[in-house]
Amino acid sequence: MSNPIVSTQALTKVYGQGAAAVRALDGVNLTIQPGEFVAVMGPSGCGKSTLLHLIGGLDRPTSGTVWLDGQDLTQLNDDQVTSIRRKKMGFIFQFFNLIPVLNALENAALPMILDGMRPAEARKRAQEWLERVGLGHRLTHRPSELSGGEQQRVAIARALASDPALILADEPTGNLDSRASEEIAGLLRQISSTWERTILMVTHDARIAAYADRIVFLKDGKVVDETILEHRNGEQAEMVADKMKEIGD
Ligand SMILES: Nc1ncnc2c1ncn2[C@@H]1O[C@H](COP(=O)(O)OP(=O)(O)OP(=O)(O)O)[C@@H](O)[C@H]1O
Repeated sequence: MSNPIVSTQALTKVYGQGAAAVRALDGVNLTIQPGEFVAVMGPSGCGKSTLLHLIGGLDRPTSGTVWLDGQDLTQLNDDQVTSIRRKKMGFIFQFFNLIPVLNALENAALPMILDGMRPAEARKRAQEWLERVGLGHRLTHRPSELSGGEQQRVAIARALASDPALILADEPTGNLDSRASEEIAGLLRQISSTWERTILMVTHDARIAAYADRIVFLKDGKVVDETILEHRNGEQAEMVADKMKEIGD
């Protein structure tokens, strides 16, 4: 087996101190192989966002380690972590985070330009990914001229265009209606299957998690269950929802 893209060991995060301390993550071991699409599910407050933030280098653990593409993030200083985040990770958020005055192409190209890439090269890569996500006919539209699902596709193209080792998606369908949500989940499935990108997605929606290769269930900061899906096209949503009920929300 090849080297994992992500590997956490005994990852623990405690917020606050003394009587007010909250153990948001409690000894999480998680390994993600190249090309895997992993969903993290669990009840509100179980530590999903905390896990994503620690793996994404947006916050630091209280103890334990995070390896990202062969590097231990916990051994690096803040500038080094920022540099790894820029070069190796692509983020997709619930609220798209697009810049209103820029069009789709400019939005998707911007992070690469800010990172020092020649604008012509950045635009070329951005356009290629916008075409792959089905927005080749919307390159010059601004966010306000796009539907929610289309805006999220721009954000996905922006996350992928720099060719990161890992895509981190935090409730990527949380602000979309159910049809657009399934389309975005199907697109992430395609990005994993066709273009072999590695995706870690947090969601509370069983229908969306059912597009992943594997679902990791968190409760009270611990991994309590794991499911490998046979059908990765949403068909097993009911089974995933039943499992969530068993775990309790
Ligand atoms: N900055 C913080 N300071 C103190 N406590 C925090 C902080 N961030 C999160 N927590 C607590 O840590 C626990 C885990 O929070 P986290 O946001 O990771 O959960 P979650 O599973 O993503 O929840 P949700 O599904 O509601 O977004 C919760 O009890 C939360 O209140």
